[in-house]
Amino acid sequence: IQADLKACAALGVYCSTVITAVTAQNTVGVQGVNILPEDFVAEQMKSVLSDMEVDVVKTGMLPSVGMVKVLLHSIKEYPVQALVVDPVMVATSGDVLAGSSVLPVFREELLPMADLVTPNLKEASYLLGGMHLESVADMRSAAKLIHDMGPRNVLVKGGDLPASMDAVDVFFDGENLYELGSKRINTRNTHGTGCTLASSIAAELAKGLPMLSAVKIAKRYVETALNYGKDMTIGRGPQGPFDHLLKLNVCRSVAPRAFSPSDLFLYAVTDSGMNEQWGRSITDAVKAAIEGGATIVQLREKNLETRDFIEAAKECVSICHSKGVPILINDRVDVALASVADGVHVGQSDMPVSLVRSLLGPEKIIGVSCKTQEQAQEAWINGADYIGSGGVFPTNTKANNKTIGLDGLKEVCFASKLPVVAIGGIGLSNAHSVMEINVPNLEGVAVVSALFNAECVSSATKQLHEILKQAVQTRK
Ligand SMILES: Cc1ncc(COP(=O)(O)OP(=O)(O)O)c(N)n1
Ligand SMILES: Cc1nc(C(=O)O)sc1CCOP(=O)(O)O
Ligand SMILES: [Mg+2]
Repeated sequence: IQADLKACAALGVYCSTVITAVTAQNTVGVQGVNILPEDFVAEQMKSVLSDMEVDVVKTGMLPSVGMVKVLLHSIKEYPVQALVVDPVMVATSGDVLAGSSVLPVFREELLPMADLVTPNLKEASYLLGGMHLESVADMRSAAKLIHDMGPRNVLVKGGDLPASMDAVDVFFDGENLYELGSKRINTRNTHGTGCTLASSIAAELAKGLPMLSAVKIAKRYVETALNYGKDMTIGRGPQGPFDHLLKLNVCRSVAPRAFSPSDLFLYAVTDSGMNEQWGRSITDAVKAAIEGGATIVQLREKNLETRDFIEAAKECVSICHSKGVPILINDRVDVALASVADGVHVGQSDMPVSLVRSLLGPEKIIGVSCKTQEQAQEAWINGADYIGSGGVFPTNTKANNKTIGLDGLKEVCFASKLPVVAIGGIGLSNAHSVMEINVPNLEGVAVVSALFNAECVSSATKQLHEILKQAVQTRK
């Protein structure tokens, strides 16, 4: 049930459960099964089906004839668009979850109602009176024989087929047989794979997909999740769980770095043109800025090819993380995801902050450029962590940039509770005057040419750091 809920959540559909039995189980096996009273299961069915407009029902453990009858009665009273039957009889651990007494009602009453039935090899054999299934050819015959029992579609899962490099499932829709292959993933973390596959198919059907497409997408999801969590170690038994919510994790660093406003104190923003002119690589430039005291780094690489940008970003992420310095990517959410950077800085004509947030998740750092009070008010509502505000002074680094001056900067700061970093034309000669405006949420300055158009990046950064430190001390 927990796998069902997670699979549906991962695939973006709402799932409600009806519990037929409570089990005591872990990665070792099933230690106990406590079957719920049939009338209480009927009550749960009614609660869910009478209230929600249920599109698809997927069944799991149906441990008694009475329980199957309750299910059939309920879906006759409250018809749904599709019924997916996962004939859970034997757990992957080998534990029997539904005895042979349920077989007749499965064959005669449940399967004829099903739009899809998804037996594994043991279950297919069980349904077929102990038929030996040892090859894909056997599975093809089994799919046809089970189809004769009445379900509209059959998926015989070949994951337990011995000695094969791939995992072939056989799908039969009454007319055509399909062999659906996927890579066999070598992992102990397969607990709940059958439930997950059936729920994922149900989820895709609920979205309106045709059966074969739903099966293919669900298989791909399971394969991706198995692969993603193949090396996890949870539990001491032979069969661990897998990671349904992989999508939430792909952009996550091992230990996400919490954003602190003080990170904005000395914000180094790279420029490939400048570094090229001085004959240094992006990585050397970033190393030097950190050595000089940069408290956050942004890779603003407008001219790099995407592949080169990702490669450079990965190296810089590893440099910054080894020094405990957060690193953001300018404009490119894709590059931030691919390089597992700490976040992204976007401007008013880049991807909207709310969309960036939905793509990056709650833990990443998002900065947004604001020149006006209105933009500053929106930044917080849309989920930004900080504001970059400028150009405080004229700059040659960004063409046609509007200068808002120190007064414009103050207005932006006052309009938002978010921390603000000033940008645009700031360097050793005027950084003090910026910090002197003495607004509590102005946390620091962001600079490009003052660092990267200098011969020695680390000493330029050190000097700017010193000036900022003095400015903050006089502020106190
Ligand atoms: C810290 C910081 N503030 C402002 C900007 C400017 O971002 P944007 O307006 O998107 O312009 P480009 O940098 O993309 O040219 C920034 N990059 N960093
Ligand atoms: C990237 C950028 N954004 C700005 C804005 O006003 O939003 S000004 C700017 C360029 C900043 O470079 P330098 O420190 O060399 O002036
Ligand atoms: Mg931008």
